Amino acid sequence: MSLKMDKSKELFEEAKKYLVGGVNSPVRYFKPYPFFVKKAKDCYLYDVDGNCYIDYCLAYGPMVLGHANEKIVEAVKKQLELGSAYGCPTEKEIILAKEVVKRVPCAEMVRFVNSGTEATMSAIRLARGVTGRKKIIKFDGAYHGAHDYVLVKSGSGALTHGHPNSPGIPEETTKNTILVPFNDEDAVKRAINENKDEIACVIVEPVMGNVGCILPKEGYLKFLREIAEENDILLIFDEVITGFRLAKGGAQEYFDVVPDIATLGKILGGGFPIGAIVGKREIMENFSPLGAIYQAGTFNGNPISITAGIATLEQLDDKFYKETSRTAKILADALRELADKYNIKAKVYNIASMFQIYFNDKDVVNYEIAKQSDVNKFMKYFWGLLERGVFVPPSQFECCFTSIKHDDEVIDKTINAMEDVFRSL
Ligand SMILES: Cc1ncc(COP(=O)(O)O)c(CN[C@@H](CN)CCC(=O)O)c1O
Repeated sequence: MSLKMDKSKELFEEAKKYLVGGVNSPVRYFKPYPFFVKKAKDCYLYDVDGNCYIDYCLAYGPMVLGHANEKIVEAVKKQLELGSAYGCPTEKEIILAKEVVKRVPCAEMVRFVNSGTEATMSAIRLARGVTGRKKIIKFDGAYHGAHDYVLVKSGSGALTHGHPNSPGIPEETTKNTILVPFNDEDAVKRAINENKDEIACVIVEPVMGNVGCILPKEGYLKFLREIAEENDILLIFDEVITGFRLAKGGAQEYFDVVPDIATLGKILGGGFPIGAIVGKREIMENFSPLGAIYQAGTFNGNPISITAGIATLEQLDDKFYKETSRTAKILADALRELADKYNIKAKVYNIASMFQIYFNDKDVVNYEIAKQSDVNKFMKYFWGLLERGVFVPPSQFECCFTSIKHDDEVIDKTINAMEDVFRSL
């Protein structure tokens, strides 16, 4: 079976003349060429060759209400007629900030920015400024955006395309970034003891969504909370993926562990560019203009992203969480059953609306083990699904997501496609 992709191929050839790799983000690039999207609606993407795909990538996470959600479209259309960027504060920023504070346990104050990258970059600067310490601890394979502090052994596209340690970043910057394996308590204890009183923060994806889907071991996040507390180290939860996804209050609600600072993005913008740093008042008030730690941005808190964010959060009700978790679990269970039925070595992980399969026979608890997965088999699985009208992120080191629009009929179709693919793996 092969897909008709002539128009995408043509566009890709043209795109490569002007855009590096024909794309504007490396995760969208896959060989021989990606499909180009014409439009999207609910849980479907439609490409320029007329193919329709059930979408489990959801633009790498934001589109949990489905594409072109009516309420978001309506609200943004109205706002557009009132202007899109003022360079002045608006009431809507207060409204969304209050909604975030209401939901996110560590959030007493908010600073809106335009991406998860900006959020984690600013959060780390905040932690360094507040503590007067330089070093940070990050986990092997974690991806916190494309900035210098964290592009060290990072996941997502950096890992997929073979450059987890990006060139172009001075050693003077990365020498302050201490790497430890996820789910390993002794490694964190050693790192802290060897860098006594020099560590500003530990930054962690509570669920690692950039090396697939790696869950924290029982008690691990609580351990991080306690050891950070004991050593006057700030704990940062990077919830750009998990925020508003695992629960209304994200991972910190789901696991009942409250960090000092959290970073948010993706879902919060309802399909528009956004990021946020949230945390306790006495920490956040160190940001300019009250404090000396500079953080700024032309489109910070812009009326369009904020309007979309308000329209999004008000739709994330109990039914949303119940339904998106239910469908993701059905898919994860189906993948496990198919791996058994067709005798394929695989491990499947799922939490709330997140899931991923690893073609691996070991329990995937960290980056080292994730990297041992059969990525060629994964890409066979990817293409097999795509040819059957199902789009999962084109990398073993990304995560799949369900939206409220993935109903039982869509799930059944997906499972049929999965079974067809497993027959040929
Ligand atoms: C946990 C976490 N923290 C920070 C970021 C960076 O967010 P952005 O700058 O892409 O908005 C991300 C971004 N995720 C990737 C895909 N897993 C974005 C996709 C892309 O780079 O195009 C993230 O997952």
